[in-house]
Amino acid sequence: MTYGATIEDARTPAKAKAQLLRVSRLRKSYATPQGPVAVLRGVDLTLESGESMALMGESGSGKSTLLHLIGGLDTAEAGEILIDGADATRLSDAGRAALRRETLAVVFQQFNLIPSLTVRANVAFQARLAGRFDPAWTDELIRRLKLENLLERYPEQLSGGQQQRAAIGRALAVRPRLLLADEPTGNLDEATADEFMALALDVVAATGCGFLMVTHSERLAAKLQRQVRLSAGVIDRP
Ligand SMILES: Nc1ncnc2c1ncn2[C@@H]1O[C@H](COP(=O)(O)OP(=O)(O)OP(=O)(O)O)[C@@H](O)[C@H]1O
Repeated sequence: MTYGATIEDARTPAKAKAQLLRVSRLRKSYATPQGPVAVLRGVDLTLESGESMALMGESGSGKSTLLHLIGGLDTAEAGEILIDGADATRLSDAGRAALRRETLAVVFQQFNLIPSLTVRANVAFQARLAGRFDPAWTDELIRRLKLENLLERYPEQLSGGQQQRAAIGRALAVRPRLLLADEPTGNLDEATADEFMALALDVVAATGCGFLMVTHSERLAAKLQRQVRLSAGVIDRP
């Protein structure tokens, strides 16, 4: 696929599904004053290319912890995270950084926009770093996320919802192999949340990426192909 195409041009015939993500027996505890608390107690999860999945579960059940581990932002005590067949838990720091740059895009609850860059530069930032900046695609994202009139502003000049839209644009501009999102619509009104979901699912269909999204919303979860629930440190079997 060329990255010089808009999303409609980029739609490719359905490819055979390939396993993009396999999480096996993943364990993670946190130290607390009362001793270690096991949050993930042997999580198993698979996601194929072109597949979308909602990760649900009660507050404190470990959803963000799992996403952080998959995204290479924290390390597990035991278990495997295979991304495109490579074990992310055994990569060097440099290998993990390359994986984050070239394969993954992450939308977190905290937007992590770069304060010294305008919205325009923030949206393009990760795509430029990965050598995948595509002006036509970026323009389409800017239009669909209604960022046109905010492009020259800095993050501190934006509302929470506007920052969230810019962070979503930055993640999608990369056209990642694996899109991870932790409550990405938490600061958005219902119409904008729906627009994000439609956009993310368009990206999944057009590029065959995998999409794993943490949400508390049954309504949004129902828009994704699969729904799984984290409970007592493991994924409930559907
Ligand atoms: N750095 C940390 N140190 C100690 N405990 C932590 C740390 N981070 C998370 N926890 C604990 O681990 C558990 C899981 O947290 P996590 O943020 O993964 O849950 P969550 O399912 O994403 O919750 P929510 O839906 O409220 O965002 C919680 O009990 C939390 O208090």
